[in-house]
Amino acid sequence: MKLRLEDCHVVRQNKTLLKSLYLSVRAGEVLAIIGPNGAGKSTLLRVMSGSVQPTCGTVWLDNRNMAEFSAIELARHRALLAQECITTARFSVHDLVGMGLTYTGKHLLRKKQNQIIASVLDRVGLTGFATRDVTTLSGGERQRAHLARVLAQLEGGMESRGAGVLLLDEPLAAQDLAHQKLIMECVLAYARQGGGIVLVLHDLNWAAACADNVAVLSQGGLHAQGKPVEVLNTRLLAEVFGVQSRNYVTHVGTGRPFIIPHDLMEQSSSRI
Ligand SMILES: Nc1ncnc2c1ncn2[C@@H]1O[C@H](COP(=O)(O)OP(=O)(O)OP(=O)(O)O)[C@@H](O)[C@H]1O
Repeated sequence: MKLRLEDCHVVRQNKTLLKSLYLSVRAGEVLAIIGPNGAGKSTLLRVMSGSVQPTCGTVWLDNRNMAEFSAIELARHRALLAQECITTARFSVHDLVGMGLTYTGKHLLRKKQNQIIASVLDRVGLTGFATRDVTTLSGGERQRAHLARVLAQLEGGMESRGAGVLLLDEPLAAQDLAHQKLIMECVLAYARQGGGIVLVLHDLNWAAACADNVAVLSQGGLHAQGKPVEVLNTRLLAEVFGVQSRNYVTHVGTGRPFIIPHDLMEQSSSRI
């Protein structure tokens, strides 16, 4: 599995949202996309998913132009979790997750469907939620129910073609620490199965801790890309996020950077 963007541009209403992007993710790789609000991260994720066509340029999936994939082929190869999943219809959690399986157009036996649904609910920490009405879930629970739907979709596709591409837009935003960890474990497990992972993350420390590669977007362009230790440094925080601070990036024993606002902590300590 290899997903590759070649010179992709997106223009909407005379505004350039993405410019000249070259980027790739391969089987087993976790790619984190970071950058300021409005940098184009969600737009990029949608382009990588094939749900938005670039104005010019090509997205290649396994050396095939993604624009040529039918909706069902796309559903079998990749799954996208949007930033906000609004659910107004009163589905049960079981039925919502089951929708992921129907997208792939595969006819699985009911027993197999139920096994997959139970397995993905367990993976996202929603064991025991199958009969709950989705509209009654908390924000974090609802987001995880949609993540389970997306995982079920890929699981359905895996029956015939192996692991695909998992694209998640801010999957940790609504989650407490334990569920952030659970989701990242889930993501890393899928990468170990040979899936390609693309995550839009605002928390730079999760990107630093778990990504193999980080792509930094700024004003629609690729500012930098590389391993977390190569990319996440004080200069980047200043140039891309406008955060001027000498000592924000430290290195922990694993060789991965860690970002901590020392100056704010010092200010807070001095108030006590
Ligand atoms: N259809 C559109 N027409 C015009 N501008 C758009 C359109 N879609 C998105 N934009 C703009 O493009 C920019 C990039 O949007 P995008 O949602 O990709 O940013 P983002 O990096 O994901 O931001 P955030 O971190 O706030 O979620 C934003 O300034 C947004 O307002």
